[in-house]
Amino acid sequence: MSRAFLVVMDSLGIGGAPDAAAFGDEGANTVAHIAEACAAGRAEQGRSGPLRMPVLDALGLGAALQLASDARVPGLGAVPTGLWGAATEVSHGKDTPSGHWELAGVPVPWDWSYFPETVPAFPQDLVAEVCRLAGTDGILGNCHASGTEIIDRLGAEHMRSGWPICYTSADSVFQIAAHEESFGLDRLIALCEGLAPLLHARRVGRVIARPFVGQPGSFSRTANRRDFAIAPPAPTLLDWVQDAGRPTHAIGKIGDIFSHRGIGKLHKGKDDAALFDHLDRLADEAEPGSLIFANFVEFDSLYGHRRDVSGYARALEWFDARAGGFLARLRPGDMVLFTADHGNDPTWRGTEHTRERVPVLIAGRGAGSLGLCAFADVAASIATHLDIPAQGPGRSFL
Ligand SMILES: O=P(O)(O)O[C@H]1O[C@H](CO)[C@@H](O)[C@H]1O
Ligand SMILES: [Mn+2]
Ligand SMILES: [Mn+2]
Repeated sequence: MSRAFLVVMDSLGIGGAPDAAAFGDEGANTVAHIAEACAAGRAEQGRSGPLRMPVLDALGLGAALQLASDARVPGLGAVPTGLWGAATEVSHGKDTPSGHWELAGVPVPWDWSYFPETVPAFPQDLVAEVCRLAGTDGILGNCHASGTEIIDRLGAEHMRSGWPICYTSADSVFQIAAHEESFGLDRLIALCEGLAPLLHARRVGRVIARPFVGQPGSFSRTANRRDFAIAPPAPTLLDWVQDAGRPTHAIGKIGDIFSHRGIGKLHKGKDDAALFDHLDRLADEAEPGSLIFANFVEFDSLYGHRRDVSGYARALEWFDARAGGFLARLRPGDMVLFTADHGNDPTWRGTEHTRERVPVLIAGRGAGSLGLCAFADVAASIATHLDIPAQGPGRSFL
């Protein structure tokens, strides 16, 4: 029985979203701008020269980029040997859950709530509830911020006062940073879990625990981040597969993103390298007929939000090399689909995601162009490959 591997390279946009201007992102293009910076010698930290991604480019990355946004960049543009296309999102958010749910066949039918870019950003009753659950007399932050910047700025005060650092972003999120030792990791997780129902009822998509360690001047975030997300509004690809009696495997953040719905086995790891080890192992071990759904978050969290072009390019070249090893492990009948959930152009202003189209690159189903497609078509196509019923608006391109 066929197996399907759905691999999300978090934030690997290829520009060209028709509604980019509505997000202030007209012209943003994650892959094209990284490749251009590499070719111009502006991404030389820990790597050098034009962007090298021969494996994904052979599947159709350069071709998809050109289709999505008319961008031609040095180093990409081989004649594709895979099935390739560019997908457009219809959900109103450019966040991770919206992107993943829609790839899994369920566009988001509601508008998320966002917090205003004022200080304070949070309503008084929410602050009071945080204080009640945390047992503190106040909170720190109460604003929009970058997660690394705010712990540098407020971490010492947090350790002195014991007050949690609460912040948000352009996403529909309520994030709490706290020191793993002085505040306590379990206490932080319990606080976020306790707040989640109130925030979900207000259509805030996620409450996120952002634990950190270290001393003033050298704080660093740990891998113990936890996301408490609203459940998807309808059964997703993961549920369709399970309902058909088939196994599902989730690698990395997929469990949290889907609020643990439709997740058979969950495989987590301390970094993307550990997650890729799981992917390789599952190429060897996953059951016939199963779905393996992976998210590689570091493109986004370590390099996109941090506007680190060299780092993003390094991560892409590392991933591409590992993709070659992974593809060599597959069995006849396996299908692999590489895609992304939104953009995060590291050359763009600010520190947030960018509204972009994403590549759809498929190995194991022959060669050819599937043209411009919808995010939800990914789920419909995987259902076709697995020979199970699909739901929702997606149309299979197989
Ligand atoms: O700056 P940090 O804390 O990494 O925040 C980023 O991570 C959040 C969740 O993915 C997003 O809302 C984005 O702002
Ligand atoms: Mn994402
Ligand atoms: Mn992100």
